[in-house]
Amino acid sequence: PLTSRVSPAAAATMPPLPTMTHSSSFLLPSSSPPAPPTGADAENAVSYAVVVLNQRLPRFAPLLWTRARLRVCADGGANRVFDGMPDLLPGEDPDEVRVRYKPDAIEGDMDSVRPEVKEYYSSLGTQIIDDSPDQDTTDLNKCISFITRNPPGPDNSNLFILVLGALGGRFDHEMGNINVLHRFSNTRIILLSDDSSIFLLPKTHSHEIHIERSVEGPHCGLIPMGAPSSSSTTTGLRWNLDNTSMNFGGLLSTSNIVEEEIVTVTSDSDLIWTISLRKHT
Ligand SMILES: Nc1ncnc2c1ncn2[C@@H]1O[C@H](COP(=O)(O)OP(=O)(O)OP(=O)(O)O)[C@@H](O)[C@H]1O
Ligand SMILES: Cc1ncc(C[n+]2csc(CCO)c2C)c(N)n1
Repeated sequence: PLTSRVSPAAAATMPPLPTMTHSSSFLLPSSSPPAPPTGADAENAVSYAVVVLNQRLPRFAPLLWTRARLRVCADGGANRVFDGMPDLLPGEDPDEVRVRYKPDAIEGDMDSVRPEVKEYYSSLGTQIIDDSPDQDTTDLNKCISFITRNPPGPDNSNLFILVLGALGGRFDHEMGNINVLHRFSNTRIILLSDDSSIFLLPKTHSHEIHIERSVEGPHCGLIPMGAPSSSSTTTGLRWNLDNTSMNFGGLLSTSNIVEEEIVTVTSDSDLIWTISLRKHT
């Protein structure tokens, strides 16, 4: 039998963890966006920043770009916006598309952005931040630091950073991108590709994941990337965990399936949550 590190008597006296809620409503098409907040809710309204990496733009890039209040390209990500946005918006004049989808900043070590792309956006007012002396952190890491230092709203609360093109490429880059979730575990960051969404569930909270069935699921996974978990508990999945331990070399919850509209997760370790994205959105 699996044992918990906290005895039932001790657990009974511990305060409950605060709940963190998660939703992929930002992926809903513009014909069914979430209702705009009013009154006190408006002050707590979420705001989005988008980071574009140096990978093919996901099909929903124009939608998320339009919803974001801050748009940052990681180095060669600027080439992807310059080349890829006109391709995702056929029938529109490519030059008009480029002006409309102008990044607020290009950040990185500047070894991948083409000079003419850098000059094009610079002349339109894009901030260019050349961090080439730092060869120890990735361009994505630099972008997240930049955004947390320059949040689009009054502070970082209610800020969600959507990272486009984070998966499905070179494995070292993918691992570096996932490491950023752990390095900035107090920042709400969502890694996205055409196929998957990934975010961190910090052990400091219990988690309520609201499933947007029209855009995501049913396949999902819960993975203790940073450290083994000796106790994780879930509801709403086909194969739930019940005070179960997970580690590499032992059990990981891959190829799981979402069964309910809300999935709940608590764990004694930070876990990576991943869910499949539906193709027709
Ligand atoms: N194939 C890929 N898969 C996943 N993420 C990627 C991939 N290529 C780039 N990225 C992401 O985009 C960011 C910017 O990419 P860019 O190619 O400009 O970086 P780089 O540091 O020059 O990469 P390299 O290691 O090839 O020198 C990277 O920090 C990484 O987060
Ligand atoms: C142990 C160690 N491994 C790899 C790198 C290389 N590296 C990591 S991030 C980065 C910047 C990429 O834009 C580079 C070159 C390092 N510095 N230290």
